[in-house]
Amino acid sequence: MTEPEKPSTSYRKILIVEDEEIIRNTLGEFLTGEGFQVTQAGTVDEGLKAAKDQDFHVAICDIQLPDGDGIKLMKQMHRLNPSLFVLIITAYGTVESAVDAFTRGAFDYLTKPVIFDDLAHKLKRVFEYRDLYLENQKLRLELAQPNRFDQIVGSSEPLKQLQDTISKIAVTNSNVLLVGETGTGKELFARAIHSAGPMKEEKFLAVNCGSRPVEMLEAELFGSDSPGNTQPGILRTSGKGTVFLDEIARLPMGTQTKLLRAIEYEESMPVGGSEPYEVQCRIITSSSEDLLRLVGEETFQEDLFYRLDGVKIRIPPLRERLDDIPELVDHFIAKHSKSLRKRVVSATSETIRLLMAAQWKGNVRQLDNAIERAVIMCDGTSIEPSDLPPDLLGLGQPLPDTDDLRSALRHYERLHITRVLRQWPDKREAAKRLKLGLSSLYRKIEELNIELG
Ligand SMILES: Nc1ncnc2c1ncn2[C@@H]1O[C@H](COP(=O)(O)OP(=O)(O)OP(=O)(O)O)[C@@H](O)[C@H]1O
Repeated sequence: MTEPEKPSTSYRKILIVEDEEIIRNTLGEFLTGEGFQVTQAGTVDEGLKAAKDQDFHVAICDIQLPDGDGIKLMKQMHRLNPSLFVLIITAYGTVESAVDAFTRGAFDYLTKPVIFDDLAHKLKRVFEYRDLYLENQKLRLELAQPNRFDQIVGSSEPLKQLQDTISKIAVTNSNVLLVGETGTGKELFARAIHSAGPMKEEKFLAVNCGSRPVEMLEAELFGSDSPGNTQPGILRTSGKGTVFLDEIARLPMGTQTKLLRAIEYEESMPVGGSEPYEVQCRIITSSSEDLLRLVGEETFQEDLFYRLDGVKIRIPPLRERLDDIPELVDHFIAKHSKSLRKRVVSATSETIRLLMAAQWKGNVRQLDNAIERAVIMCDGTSIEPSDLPPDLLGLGQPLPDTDDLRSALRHYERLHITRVLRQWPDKREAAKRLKLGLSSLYRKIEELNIELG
């Protein structure tokens, strides 16, 4: 099979900020003629607004603008988009301002009157440099994260089984559906599948299906050849890599049909286009909702459901793998101590017990956030129960507010029974695990005022 084509200049977006209309229009016409997507602005304000609306690859910016100077604008634009390359236009002979522009982060400069040959030559250089720069960034990122499988922390039995399943499925390069509650690690596992698969050297691109209006989402996914919006689409740019479609249930029905087509026929069509292209990537989808229920409610396409459901992996919620908590806690303490520059190295056994009794509706992400907060609150080197978020257990204060042993025991009895009941809502099973008779369990629930559900 042939390599995916290099994107043409029409995917290269250039912003021109120049107050002299004649110069601006002439530059605009020249660059559009060269195949670039061009946006024009006449002032700092307009330039900034355009840079907020979309990510440009290059900005060509006059040094003197009616409402400010081009160098300041460049700095503001760099804050919005650090990989923007800026060419500053200076008046002929003003070497000082050109030097100033360089030292403040401009890639190059042009002098007025702008010579088209000079501009074309400098743009060629910018884009060559930019491609190298992005490639370099990508390599550095990969070096920093050698294998996503290493990032999965935990050694509970359910997690071990999950990792086993993932390694088996990863090598087949088949499409996969990951189901699991929010924060269970679906994206992490999607990356692990990619990293353990045969195309691990290729790109991994993630899209959240519910985060944009349908037109934008479809253009981003399938590409667009519409006037004013030309983009290749990630099903194409991913090449033979992996596309991760997060929260697939949020995909509008029409878009679901297009995706089904891309999966079934391994081809897709850009929005407003007439030339289909081959889809070569692996598609990993995720859902925190029950897709079968959505099929019943007619908000999810049945055909797509059966297509995706073929290779499905369930990521168990954290409450079904409590044994992972101590390792995850250590991992998150190390992570947050480092980024917050604190000396926290551990959590007391009391803290771990409390963490294992919590409900974790937000799963691993919630645990991550709770530990971050605890590291911030912690004065010593070991996290104490009082450093934990007070509402974590949903039971008011995590610690008894008395030294009286009997009340403390009652408090822990309540915590323990609540945790077991959360893990095993079936009371017979819970009673068996607690080594209590069923009627004793009912009595405890009443005496200790335990809320169920
Ligand atoms: N086993 C794990 N080991 C280490 N970190 C984990 C683990 N599981 C999840 N995480 C971390 O928890 C956070 C949430 O994970 P992720 O975003 O993959 O979850 P998700 O299921 O895709 O969430 P959502 O459904 O909300 O998109 C991330 O920071 C991730 O790195």
